Amino acid sequence: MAQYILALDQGTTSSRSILFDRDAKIVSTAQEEFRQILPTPGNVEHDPNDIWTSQLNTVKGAIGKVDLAQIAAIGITNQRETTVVWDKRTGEPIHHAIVWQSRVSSYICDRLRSEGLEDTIRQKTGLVLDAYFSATKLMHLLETVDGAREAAEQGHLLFGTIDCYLVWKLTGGKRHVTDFSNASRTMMLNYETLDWDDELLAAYHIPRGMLPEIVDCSGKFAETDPAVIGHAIPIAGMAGDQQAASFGQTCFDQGMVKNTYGTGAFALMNIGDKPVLSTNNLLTTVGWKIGDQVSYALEGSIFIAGAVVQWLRDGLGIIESSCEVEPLAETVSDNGGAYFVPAFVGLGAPYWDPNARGTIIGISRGTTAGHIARAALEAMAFQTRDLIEAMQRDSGVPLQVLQVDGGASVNNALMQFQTDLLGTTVRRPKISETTALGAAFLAGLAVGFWESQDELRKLWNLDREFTPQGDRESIDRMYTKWLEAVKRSQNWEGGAS
Ligand SMILES: Nc1ncnc2c1ncn2[C@@H]1O[C@H](COP(=O)(O)OP(=O)(O)O)[C@@H](O)[C@H]1O
Ligand SMILES: O=P(O)(O)OC[C@H](O)CO
Repeated sequence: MAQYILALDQGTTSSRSILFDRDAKIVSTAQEEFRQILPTPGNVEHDPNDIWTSQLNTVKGAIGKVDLAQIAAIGITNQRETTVVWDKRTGEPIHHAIVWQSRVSSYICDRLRSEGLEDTIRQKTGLVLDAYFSATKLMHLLETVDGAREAAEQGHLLFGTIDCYLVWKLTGGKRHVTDFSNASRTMMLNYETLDWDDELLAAYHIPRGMLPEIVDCSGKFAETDPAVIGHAIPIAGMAGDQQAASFGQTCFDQGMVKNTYGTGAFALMNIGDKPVLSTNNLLTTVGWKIGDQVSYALEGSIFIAGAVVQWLRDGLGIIESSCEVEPLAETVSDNGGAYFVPAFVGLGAPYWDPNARGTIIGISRGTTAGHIARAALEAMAFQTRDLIEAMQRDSGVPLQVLQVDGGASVNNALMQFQTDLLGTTVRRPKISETTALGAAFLAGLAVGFWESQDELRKLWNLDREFTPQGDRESIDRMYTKWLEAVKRSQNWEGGAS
């Protein structure tokens, strides 16, 4: 009997592959960073060949000397919304991938807004009209790449998010599929019918033939081409990284909430099998679909979270590696009145302001690098409180526990500040790679490696629980200051010059 599940986690800044055993323990792991291409301010691209090469290298690295016949299935999870278009005759991308963070298609959002489509989009897709989602990125490629529209209309071009592109590559071009969770981030999926929406496609001028078949998040929907990785292995799990993290955190019950602190931060609340629209600027999204079971989520998306620490390192140069941010922030006992709104690419939920820009406010002569580092870390927690408050207003129920994961969740000071700020228990699992674990769980369930969601619950182990301390009044005063700082960051690009 095969002993392992292989999870492929294609993230914004790096590709990872992780081999899990039946106890959900990590047997081996490999990671490779790849190039971030920044052609113009606010535009972010990846070379699909870099994505594929780095992912394939990590697959080889994680497998090492393991017999491929010992891998029961592969699960894929990925940075979502990032858009690739390729020519199915050659397999060659027609352009770099337009990354989820990119604002390059904002002008198309303005156009759709002026055509009166904003409400229709919200009602049909559960999303807000924003350049974050795939549809306007795809429209931008069709409108700006030479010959793309004609080729698309002649049926030569394929669209895919990164999950879809990886399956295409892994199957040697035999399967063009995406899963429901990734599809729900394109602004083309109708979240009630769970099909591509023809009315929206017509409004966007996107030929339906370019779009992939949509498959369940757990099921044997493809098989690797032996010529690609040396063996035919079922690809049986697939979900966008935030939905996969939610699954890996075993947020199977309505009301459970996780927050992942990676490049961005993404809080998802399981809202069960009935989709509801947020009245507080959150997104309604498919969590996962497995057979007849559809689980929806309310999501708050923060565009810049851990990336602010990368900026302290690469942009400002006040730290040399990410982990140095914690001791630097601890050189001071508080933020000294400094607030840092990292709206480098505008603000996501709940503000949705593409024209906001990064703002550090409250600086005095006494402000040090320590205060800036502290304010940068606090920004992740403040932004999370913005989301949790919106979720609580939507659900009418106070949050009891926040389950956390992602690269920045290793930061104990940040997690303590988070729990103090929310007044809510914060729980961090032993396996911080919950995204990859979620993809592994989805694949493992499909092939009988694991039997049920109940069995998976037992594999979740607590690393550390943080409980609220400190004085609520002073912490709420800080939050009020944060909200004021956010206001100052808003509408900068579109504002007076
Ligand atoms: N000790 C730390 N404190 C705060 N942030 C950190 C720390 N270590 C790593 N990070 C941040 O975590 C992020 C990486 O997390 P990860 O989950 O790997 O992201 P992604 O999947 O988006 O590539 C980076 O943005 C990095 O700056
Ligand atoms: O690659 P990550 O972990 O930053 O996740 C990116 C999100 O999927 C974007 O929606």
